[in-house]
Amino acid sequence: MARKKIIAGNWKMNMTPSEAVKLVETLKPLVKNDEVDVVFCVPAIDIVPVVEAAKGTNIQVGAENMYFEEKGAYTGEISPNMLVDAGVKYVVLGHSERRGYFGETDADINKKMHKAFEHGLTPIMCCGESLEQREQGVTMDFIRQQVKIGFQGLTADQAKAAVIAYEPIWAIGTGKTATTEQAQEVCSKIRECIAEVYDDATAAEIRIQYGGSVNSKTAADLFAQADIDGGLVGGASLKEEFGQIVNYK
Ligand SMILES: O=C(CO)COP(=O)(O)O
Repeated sequence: MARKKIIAGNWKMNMTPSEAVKLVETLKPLVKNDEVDVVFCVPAIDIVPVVEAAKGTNIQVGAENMYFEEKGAYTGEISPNMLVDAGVKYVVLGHSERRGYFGETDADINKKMHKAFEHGLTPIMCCGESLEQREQGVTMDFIRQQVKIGFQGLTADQAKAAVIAYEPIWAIGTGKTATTEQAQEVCSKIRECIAEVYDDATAAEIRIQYGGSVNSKTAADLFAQADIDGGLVGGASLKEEFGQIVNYK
């Protein structure tokens, strides 16, 4: 069975609630494409207005992060059940910016993966190497570790439903997209890693995105690769260009 592509915008820390509603209104007619899953991952404060603005469209809403507890004295955090109650379907976990600036570890991300599934959210788990790691030739050692720890204890059925985003850190926000060959190579090895941890059937079902300076010019080639099932798009998801990316064919 062919995997359905999933094209998600990661707005990062952009868009006030009123700007967010305007952006959804602008993009609504442009991102129509029932052949792919279209997801807008938005700042927590934008979730409620974006869910409302996206009603009746094909746009699904995601969060950019969450905590691994349901409630309690965790000032400033957002819980999985809060996301679900607000209408969220997806949650980005372990983005390199969260790992790098906010000290998230593979173990934290693993706890969040479990919590996401417990609450019926689909995690989009990010992984990816730094330029230094690529130059040292340790890209796959590093990513395999991120994937293995991130997925520890998840069942094959959960793994099948998860999404992995391969985002080389050196390609994020730099305008330097990985070549289609580089992106395909790592995505295929991530799939092999899932096959080792689980089995071939799980590896064949899990969706793996590429992220890092994806734009309307690079999307078609990237998404045509055998192991690339869509993209996680930063900067270009804040513009009308996102419509062209969603309709990349
Ligand atoms: O980090 C990213 C998506 O999560 C990629 O960001 P850019 O598309 O802006 O490079």
